[in-house]
Amino acid sequence: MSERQTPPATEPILHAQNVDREYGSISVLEGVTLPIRADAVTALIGPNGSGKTTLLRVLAGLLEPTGGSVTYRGPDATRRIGYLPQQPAFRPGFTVRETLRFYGSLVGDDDEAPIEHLERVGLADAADRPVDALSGGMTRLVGIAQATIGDPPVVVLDEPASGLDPGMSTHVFEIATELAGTGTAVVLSSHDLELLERHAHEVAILDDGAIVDRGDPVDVRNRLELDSLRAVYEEAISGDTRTVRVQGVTT
Ligand SMILES: Nc1ncnc2c1ncn2[C@@H]1O[C@H](COP(=O)(O)OP(=O)(O)OP(=O)(O)O)[C@@H](O)[C@H]1O
Repeated sequence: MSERQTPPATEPILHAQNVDREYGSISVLEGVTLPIRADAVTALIGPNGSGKTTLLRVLAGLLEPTGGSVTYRGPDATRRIGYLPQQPAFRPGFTVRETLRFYGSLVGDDDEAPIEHLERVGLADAADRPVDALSGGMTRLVGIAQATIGDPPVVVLDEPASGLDPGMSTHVFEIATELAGTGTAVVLSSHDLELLERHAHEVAILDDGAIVDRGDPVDVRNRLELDSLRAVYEEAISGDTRTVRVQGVTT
């Protein structure tokens, strides 16, 4: 059964309009328009190198677009946007608890708040482990806890389920759904189309730096008369799916 319930349409809390991003002479994003709703999980899907990380970093305000704009229309908050990088890394020499307390202190959280974030990702037992002694999956979970500290109105998660076991992958998507249920806009990327089909309220398909389709995954599926998000993805993506298209190299 579906975990997702489509929330009512609202004004976007974050709006990418006609966004371009170039690295030197190489165009990585071209004319990307993407409204991000509060109360919803918005998922970016697309082949390796299609521009998902670049777009997420632009949405998070970490990378300036070379054209177009990103507008935030959410509440004033100490931390507007939380971000999980694709490869989270923490300063060695500190425990998980100390690390999260540090991030909490930046937004005025008390000492216990970060631990609640750790509990949410199922990692409370690792609170006193050094961050440099965590497994890859555990590090990602600490990264998700870090991204939600200060309860930002927008949370941007770059491949939050990558490297997680099946149970934790599902749990991470449940957390995303829960956050959306409490009014947080969650934008994430993932290659797990089955999990996305269950949890995402909006999906945007990126191909070669452009959004080629977007909408409620059920609507998109129905419109294209296809029976799964995987089939939609395969239909939407152009070119050879066994070759990574490298912008500026492959024509
Ligand atoms: N700093 C940079 N300088 C030059 N090119 C870059 C830079 N960062 C990313 N790119 C290029 O931009 C393109 C898109 O990369 P991006 O990381 O956004 O893709 P992605 O869709 O997130 O890929 P994946 O699914 O593999 O994580 C790639 O061709 C990449 O080589």
